Amino acid sequence: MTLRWLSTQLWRHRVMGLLLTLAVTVVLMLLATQSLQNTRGHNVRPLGERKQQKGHDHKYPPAGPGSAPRHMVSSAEGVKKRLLPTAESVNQAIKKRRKPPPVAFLKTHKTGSSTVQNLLFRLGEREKATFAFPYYTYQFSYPERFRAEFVDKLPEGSSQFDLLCSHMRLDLSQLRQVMPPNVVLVTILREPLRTFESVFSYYTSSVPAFSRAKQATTRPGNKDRTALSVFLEDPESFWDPKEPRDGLAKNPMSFDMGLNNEEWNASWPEDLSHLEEAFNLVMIAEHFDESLVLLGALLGLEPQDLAYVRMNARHSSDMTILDDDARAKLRSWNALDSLLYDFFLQEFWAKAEHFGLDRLKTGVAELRASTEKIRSKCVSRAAVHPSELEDLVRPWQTDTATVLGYEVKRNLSLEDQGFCVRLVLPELQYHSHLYFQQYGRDMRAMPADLHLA
Ligand SMILES: Nc1ncnc2c1ncn2[C@@H]1O[C@H](COP(=O)(O)OS(=O)(=O)O)[C@@H](OP(=O)(O)O)[C@H]1O
Repeated sequence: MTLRWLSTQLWRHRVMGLLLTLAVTVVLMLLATQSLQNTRGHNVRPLGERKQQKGHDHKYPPAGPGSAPRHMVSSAEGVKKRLLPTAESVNQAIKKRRKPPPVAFLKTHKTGSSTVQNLLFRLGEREKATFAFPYYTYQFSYPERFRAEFVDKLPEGSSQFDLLCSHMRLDLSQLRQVMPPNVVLVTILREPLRTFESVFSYYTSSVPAFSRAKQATTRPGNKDRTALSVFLEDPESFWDPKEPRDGLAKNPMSFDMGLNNEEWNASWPEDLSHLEEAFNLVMIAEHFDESLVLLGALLGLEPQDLAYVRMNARHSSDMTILDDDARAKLRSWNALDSLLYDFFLQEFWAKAEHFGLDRLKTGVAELRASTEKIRSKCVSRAAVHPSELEDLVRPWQTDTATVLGYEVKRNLSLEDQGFCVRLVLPELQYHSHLYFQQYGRDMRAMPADLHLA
């Protein structure tokens, strides 16, 4: 009897002990999870505080598209004051929605693509997407044609890439090797003359054909002429089809889309129709809001997810007003881009009609209303000269173009500040922040021997 009583007591103690251990373990696990989440949040160090790698100054193609901005290399005093809370905390209040499908956004040059990228960055951060980032720097070894090996490794714990939106020259089959089969493929095109004028202005010093034209302005007889007008007088004499960095100097959008940008050939229409089949949506900069509504429908987004500010806009003093002569020359030099644009413009309206023009109109009105609300909450000053901006929100500048930015309101809650800073965060800063968040280290420098000659 005593023995049985004893064994019952022992058994009871053992069960109690086990239950106690279980309870303690659960409490410890909960505490650990919470602490990990907090650490993750605080890991989002202000960009300027991150230790820069040695030789950071030289890791990007000299003043080429996507080069490191000087302000990111220098220590950023103002940045230290501006912590970025996690997107998670920013969006706590927003109820869980359907997870968007994986997206690959072909980031074409000077088409409004940074505005779209910023929106995708915010969406991806909120959804804890795994980003397909370039192995080196901010772009996939541009202007080389994209290869799967240009992508950094899949981070531990991720089973697939969810979002890719860094500059590249497209190769569809290589891209398909990287992204899941149900990827939504999107890009943006802009009216070709405006695109080329913007490309020329921005990259005058880094695209060799343009630099040669700039040098030629010092020749007698060219004194009062702009580099663009000198270039357009005889573009063939400045352009070298064998020079990869001259890719942007003729039909830049065709180049980015992986098409032959030198001249029309028999396979061009076929290549174009492959693109048409592959892309779920080709956005049009001139119909930006309509494009966003169609994008939102594809990804299952709400109007407030589509709010944006126009990124990378140049100061008006850097824009060249094109006379009829310049327009004719530009159109002829960029004839393939005109074909490309006209084709996808038509496609765009076909898609819009399929979506329903009234529905599109309503969507645009909702998008504009929510954008207006968000802009007035976040932005104290728009079109701000870079000299007046903190490092964190100053867009990358070139020596030939002044790119304007935004000042964020000061008296915001920490949560709103995190949201608003992200809304205006330029490409390179946001890229750098997300890369650090995903891999726990800074982006790699481009080794000197991989620089294009
Ligand atoms: N929403 C919207 N609608 C129309 N146009 C827009 C929009 N957002 C940006 N932009 C204009 O696009 C130009 C910058 O393009 P990108 O961001 O693609 O440039 S980059 O290649 O990433 O450097 C730049 O053009 P320019 O000012 O002519 O240089 C921006 O003003």
